[in-house]
Amino acid sequence: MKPTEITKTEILKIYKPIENSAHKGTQGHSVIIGGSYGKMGSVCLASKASLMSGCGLVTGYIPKCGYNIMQTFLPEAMVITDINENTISKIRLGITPDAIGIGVGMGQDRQTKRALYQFLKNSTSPLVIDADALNILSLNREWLLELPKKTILTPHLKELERMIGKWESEEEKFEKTQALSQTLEVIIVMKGAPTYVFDGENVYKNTTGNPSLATAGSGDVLTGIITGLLAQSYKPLEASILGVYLHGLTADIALPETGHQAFIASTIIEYLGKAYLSFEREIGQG
Ligand SMILES: NC(=O)C1=CN([C@@H]2O[C@H](COP(=O)(O)OP(=O)(O)OC[C@H]3O[C@@H](n4cnc5c(N)ncnc54)[C@H](O)[C@@H]3O)[C@@H](O)[C@H]2O)[C@@H](O)CC1
Ligand SMILES: Nc1ncnc2c1ncn2[C@@H]1O[C@H](COP(=O)(O)OP(=O)(O)O)[C@@H](O)[C@H]1O
Ligand SMILES: [Mg+2]
Repeated sequence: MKPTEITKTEILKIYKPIENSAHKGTQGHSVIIGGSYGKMGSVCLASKASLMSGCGLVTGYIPKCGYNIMQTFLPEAMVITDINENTISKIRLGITPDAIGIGVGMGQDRQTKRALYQFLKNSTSPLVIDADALNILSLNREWLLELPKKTILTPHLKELERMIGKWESEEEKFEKTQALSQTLEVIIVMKGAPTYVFDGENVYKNTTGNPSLATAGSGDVLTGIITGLLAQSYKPLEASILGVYLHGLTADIALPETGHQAFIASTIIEYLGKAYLSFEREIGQG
């Protein structure tokens, strides 16, 4: 299983420049579901990243305690609150968005677990599953069977271990991850240095990124970017590949300007524009 490298040439085949006739309704609506008391930052970061990936509309679904926080941090986003104060207890969206990212900062409360199960049974939108949603699925492995085909899972290595168990070698880690993506017919974004994308058939290795990304919320931002791309009608594999490439590219562009240490998750979002502009320059040079 030799990974295919995710290079700029491949990315430019996937990337779709914005059309002149675009309006917010054509640019996709993404929903980020997550957050809990003390972890609202994760949903704020993911939602802002989704907007700045180019998504036309973004809604956060969060517990009540996050309402003022999110509306203040990100006035461009809409907010729907759960009936519960500090954690999510029932997911009632009342809308059908183009993509949903679920799990960041969500916690593993008993009610939240039940809400996730009901949500997975009923949801029809393309999905990105991260963080606590992955951890809950690892504790209830039969729920994995509820995942719609082509759902994107974005575990870091600890979350991956919770899903597939410990591995003895790199080879075993890759085999088990490949097997899971094949059995469930899902895409697995195995986050790390570097990040690999599994689609059940092939494995893709990201070529961007550096240790600046080893900072809190960096994965939450990736979830927002991939969900945003999915909502903009990139196919799940394309959204995953383009998402990890863009995410890493922000760090590569920023590094000479910010240094490693002062680069934080918000910096990824800040540099998304420059990352996209680098694609436009390549296209311009034809
Ligand atoms: N500002 C916020 O609100 C933030 C909220 N967050 C949320 O906090 C919750 C907990 O997430 P965490 O990821 O911290 O907790 P986890 O317990 O899932 O992961 C932390 C553990 O995994 C290990 N780990 C992480 N990446 C690894 C790698 N590549 N290789 C080996 N070990 C690795 C760490 O060393 C640590 O032991 C999630 O819901 C997450 O979304 C975090 O994203 C941090 C920021
Ligand atoms: N040394 C590194 N080199 C490249 N990418 C890294 C490095 N460390 C972390 N990352 C990236 O940062 C992100 C971290 O995600 P995650 O652990 O979920 O963060 P959080 O949960 O805090 O948001 C992943 O996309 C991972 O690939
Ligand atoms: Mg994470």
